[in-house]
Amino acid sequence: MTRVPCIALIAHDQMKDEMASFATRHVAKLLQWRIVATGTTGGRIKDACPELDVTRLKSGPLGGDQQIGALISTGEVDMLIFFVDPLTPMPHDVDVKALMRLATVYDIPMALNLATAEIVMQTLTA
Ligand SMILES: O=C(CO)COP(=O)(O)O
Repeated sequence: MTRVPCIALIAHDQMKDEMASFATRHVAKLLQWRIVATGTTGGRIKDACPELDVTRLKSGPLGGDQQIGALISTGEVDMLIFFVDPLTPMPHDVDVKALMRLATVYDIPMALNLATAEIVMQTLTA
């Protein structure tokens, strides 16, 4: 049985509308993926696209970024799209940095803004 690839979707609060419309625009391609998301982001994606299979982890400030980092380290997450808010201080900034570090260590595609995420989606054939 072939493994369904897994994409992690995360958005900081100011970027959640952008993530919801991104998911809506790309729903046909995202249907081919298993999706993991931090808690609140996952809820927004599910509201926008109920047909998507979204596993919601903890909210970012409560450990969700760390959970996704762990899934990257065990090879369960293949790609990360994370709409970061560069203008707001975050109490869990160290978790965010640790997640980006692990995505770099394990060399998975990582898009941190909309422009890059759109290019990444264009490369997906399904
Ligand atoms: O804070 C986050 C990522 O660092 C996102 O968490 P939520 O999706 O729970 O808001």
